[in-house]
Amino acid sequence: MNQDDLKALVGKKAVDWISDGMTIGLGTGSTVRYMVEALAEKIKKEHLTITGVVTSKETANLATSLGIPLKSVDEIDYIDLTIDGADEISSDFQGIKGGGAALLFEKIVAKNSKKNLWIVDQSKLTKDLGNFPLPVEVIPYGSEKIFERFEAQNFAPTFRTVEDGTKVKTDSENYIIDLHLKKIDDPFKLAKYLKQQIGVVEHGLFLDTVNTIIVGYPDGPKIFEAR
Ligand SMILES: O=C[C@H](O)[C@H](O)[C@H](O)COP(=O)(O)O
Repeated sequence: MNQDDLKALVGKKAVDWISDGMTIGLGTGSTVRYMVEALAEKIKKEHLTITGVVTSKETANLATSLGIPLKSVDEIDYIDLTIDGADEISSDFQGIKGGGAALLFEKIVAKNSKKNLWIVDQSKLTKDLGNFPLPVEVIPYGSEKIFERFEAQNFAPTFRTVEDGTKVKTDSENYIIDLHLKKIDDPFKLAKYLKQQIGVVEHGLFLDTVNTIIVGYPDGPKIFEAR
């Protein structure tokens, strides 16, 4: 089984958590894609009434193309369950997200959800966070100044760019600065520092957020309850 097979495995498994009448937060990324496709099939097969709340334009386009009814987070009281991917999950169930630049809407949706379920292949599990570059979403105005501040902190920042060197723009028209930290000793301290920087919109540390994790292994999916 390759990594993509493992993503498909957990994506399909995740829809077992969805039942009739639920409002579901739909995350972003290559693993979530499998879940959204499986959800569309389940809705048709079991004649379910489901409302989706998306976390990116990418997922909105996919869900719409598959006929899943959508509402904005502002139109609903709460989200029953959000299913999302992750870039890194530490042994104490903290996470890094935003590899697909969707961290801001993902965090808003996660914070308005009663329960958060993450679906990952086994490669995403790690002892400590930080090997995966930590994404920080910043407004374009003043972003060079924030970049310099991150350099001075030895955060090894890089602006995320596309192939031609243009800076990536998020769905909210912001930039992403990736911090190449290797190991984050105190994620809570770092999260606090980042939130205090003027011009930082959000960062990819998702702390004390996830409740349940489905991990794809070659011998099948395994479920971990975080809290
Ligand atoms: O911004 C993107 C999200 O945080 C994704 O959920 C995360 O990057 C994992 O994506 P994938 O399932 O494609 O590895």
